[in-house]
This record gives sequence, C-alpha cells and structure tokens, in this order.
Amino acid sequence: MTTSKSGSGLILSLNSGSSSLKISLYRRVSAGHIEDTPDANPVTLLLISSIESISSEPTFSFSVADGDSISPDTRSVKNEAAPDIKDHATAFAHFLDYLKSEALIEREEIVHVCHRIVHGGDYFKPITINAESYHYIERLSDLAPLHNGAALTIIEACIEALPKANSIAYFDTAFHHYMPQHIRSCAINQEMAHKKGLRKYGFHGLSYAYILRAVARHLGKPPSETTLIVLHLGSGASACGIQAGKSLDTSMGLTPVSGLPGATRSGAIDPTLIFHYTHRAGRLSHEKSLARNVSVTTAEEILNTKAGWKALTGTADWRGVTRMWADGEPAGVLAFELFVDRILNYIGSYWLKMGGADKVDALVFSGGIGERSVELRKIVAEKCTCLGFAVDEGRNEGVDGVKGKVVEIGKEPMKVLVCRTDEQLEMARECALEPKFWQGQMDKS
Ligand SMILES: Nc1ncnc2c1ncn2[C@@H]1O[C@H](COP(=O)(O)OP(=O)(O)O)[C@@H](O)[C@H]1O
Ligand SMILES: CC(=O)OP(=O)(O)O
Ligand SMILES: [Mg+2]
Repeated sequence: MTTSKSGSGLILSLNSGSSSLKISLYRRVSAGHIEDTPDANPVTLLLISSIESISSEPTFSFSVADGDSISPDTRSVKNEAAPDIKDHATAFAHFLDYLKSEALIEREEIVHVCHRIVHGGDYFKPITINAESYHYIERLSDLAPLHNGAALTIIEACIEALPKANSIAYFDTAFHHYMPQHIRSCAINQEMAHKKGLRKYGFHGLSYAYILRAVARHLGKPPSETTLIVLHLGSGASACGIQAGKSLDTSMGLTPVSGLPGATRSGAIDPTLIFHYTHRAGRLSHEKSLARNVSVTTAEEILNTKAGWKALTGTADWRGVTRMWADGEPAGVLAFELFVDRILNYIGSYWLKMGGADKVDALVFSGGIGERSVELRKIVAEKCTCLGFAVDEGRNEGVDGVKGKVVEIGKEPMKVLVCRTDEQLEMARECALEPKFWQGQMDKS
C-alpha cells in the first residue's frame, strides 16, 4: 500500500453511473514532476472500489493498488454482495464505512473530491461546488433523471463526511460543447430552443476525453489529429464521432434517454409514441426509484426506467440478455438484434460524416458492455465488414487476459480497439493539472 498517513494531496474521484458508483483514490504526484502534456500522468492510483447493479443485486468491490496497477492478491481485496445498498447515497456510505474499517488513510488527507456530473447545462468547465453551482446542477436534474440527482446525494454525503475537502464537479457534457451548431440544434422554433436550452448536449464526455487521449497515444498520433468512432456501451449507451480530436456528433441528446437504448432506457423513438403508450404521459410521476430531488413526468419516467432491455427481456444486465440470445429465447434475440441494429445506425452515420476510410483511424469499444461482451463486439464488427472493419476471433476472445488501456482486436485494414475507459482518472488528472486547485497546498509528496 502506497498511502502514507503524513502525506497530503489525495484526490477522491466519484463516478455516479446509472447502475453503478465507481470510486478511485489518487495521490497527486509532486508538483515539480507534473507536465501538462497529453501523456502526463500526474496522479498515482491508491485504491479503487465499485458498487455495481445498484438497483437490482448490488455488489461491492474494493482493491488496493500497487503503483498504477491493481494487485488483486492484497489482503484488502473484496468482492461481495452488498444487500444493504439501496441507492447511490447508501453505496457511498458503504464505501466510507469500509475505508474506515480498513484504516488505510486518514480522511483529512483528501484535498479534493471530483464528482462526475452527467448534465452540466451551460457549464462546460469544472466548477467548485458552492450554493450557486449546487442549485444549478439541481435544476438540471430533470434533464438527467438517473444521474444528476443521485450525484447530488453523494455531494451532500461528501460535504458531511469530508468537511475539509473541496468538491469539484466535472461534466459529461463538456466534451461535446463545441459540436457544430447544425448538429447540436433541433428542427424546432429557435426562439423557444434558445430560451429553454433545448438542444443536443451529449453525455459520456469524460469517458470520450479519456478514450481519445488513450487511443491517440496507442496510435502514436496527437489527439488533435485523431478521428475515431467510439461506442461507450454500458447501462447507458452512446456513440460518438470524434473528428480531429473534437466531438463532431454523439447519439445522446437533450437528455441521456435518446440515441441508443440502454439497460432501462428506450433510446431514440418517435417522440409522439409515448402519448399513444399512456394518456398520463404529461402527469408528474411519483416513481420512488428516482433520487428524491428528481421530478419528472410519467413519460420521462417510463422512457428512462421502464424501457430498454429490461423491458424487452426482464433483465437490465447485458450478460443475462446475451445468455437468452445464445439460447435462442425470442426476447433475448430481439433485444440483442435491436441493440446491434441501433449501434449500426451511428457507426454508418459517423463514418459518412467524418469521411470514411481515408479519415477514420479506428472503431473503439468501451463501457461495461463494450469492454466485456465478446459476442456483441464480434457481431457489430461482422456487420461493418463493408467498411473494412473485422475482428480477429482469438484477440477478441482474449481481451480480458491482456493488460493495458487499449487492446487491439481487429484485422487489417481498419483498426478495431477495446479501450478500458476511466472517467475517474480523467477527472483526477484534470484536477491535478489545474494550478488554481493547488495554490496554497503544501506539496508534501
Ligand atoms: N462480462 C460482461 N459481459 C457483458 N456485459 C457485461 C459484463 N459485465 C458487465 N456487463 C454489463 O455492463 C453494464 C454496466 O456498464 P457500466 O458502463 O459499468 O455501467 P454504468 O452505465 O452504470 O456506468 C452492466 O449492466 C452489465 O450489463
Ligand atoms: C450518461 C450515462 O448514461 O451514463 P452511464 O452510462 O454511466 O449511466
Ligand atoms: Mg458509466
């Protein structure tokens, strides 16, 4: 264990996903050694923890890191069911209790807590949490019903448990801030659109920023010259066309419900469908599964929590869907084929928009499903053969056994990659590189 009780400069990074809470603790390296280059790694990982399947069968895992790698044989490795966890706030409380019981660090050593906030609205730079920014993020909760409210409950818990630490919000939407106007705009009355902020924002931006840098490094190119089609496939799934280091287009929209379907989300549908689904669409929902500070209509509640592969198959876990598909169960076959079909919509679109084989450097899979589903990667790549993408079966099946951030699974001519995304590291890195967050901090490392 590399933590020291006397040291300072610890950064806690919290990533509230729709089905998970991922937590990493880092030490900022000595300020004298920090370079702000795309390759700089200004933090050292100390420990990592995650709570997955929060709203179904929660599991808690905790590992102590050895330098930059996780050492699974250390005494504090845990991976167990955690039935006491009900939501993100209780997940975070469970983590803090475990940290305390292991006495690995003094909580006072944590200087900054980085929070992944999915919807940042007009904020596109990290911002310290104060009353004003807290309320701004709170007002956006209805535009990310599975995320912002849950993240705010964790911010509150942090302020209480770590009163000396500074809470900083990092936004998923920031990476997409400079999407061209005609791509982020909707074909509606523009006066209304501007007044109410009705446009495409895009999400998973911390993940895309991390992937861009990791893949560019792998390819030996500057990020600003790297063009990728990236699939971030998890409980929330999205695609992004990254052109010369910038988000050109992405599949999620005003909220994370649009684009690809997810574990409990519908993805893009005809906007009038919901009025034919229920005559109560516009009424306020009283659904208890959403965070207490989220207030949405029945339509939004249905499309966010009662759709996706959970609605199609009864399970929100892609592993279960894959089993059903492999067994030929009609519901599993429908969910699997539907997901593949929708993914192809975006690959084809971004391929065309970004100039095809001459320009696109790679197709990248990431997120809980993209990083782990051998079957999904194989079938998506097979469907993209006409674009020059192909997967090497042995490499595709062997991904779990290969270390590193980026794994090659393709065959010539086009690159197909798996990137193990790390939103926590993306936030901690930005935090460590931002001088204003460290002014007045003694560098004791
Ligand atoms: N071995 C696996 N094969 C396929 N899918 C997996 C596997 N392990 C986890 N998953 C899927 O990944 C999803 C979680 O994705 P992740 O990106 O970690 O979550 P979140 O969207 O909450 O951030 C789970 O719901 C599960 O369906
Ligand atoms: C934006 C989003 O859907 O995030 P996640 O996949 O982490 O739930
Ligand atoms: Mg996620």
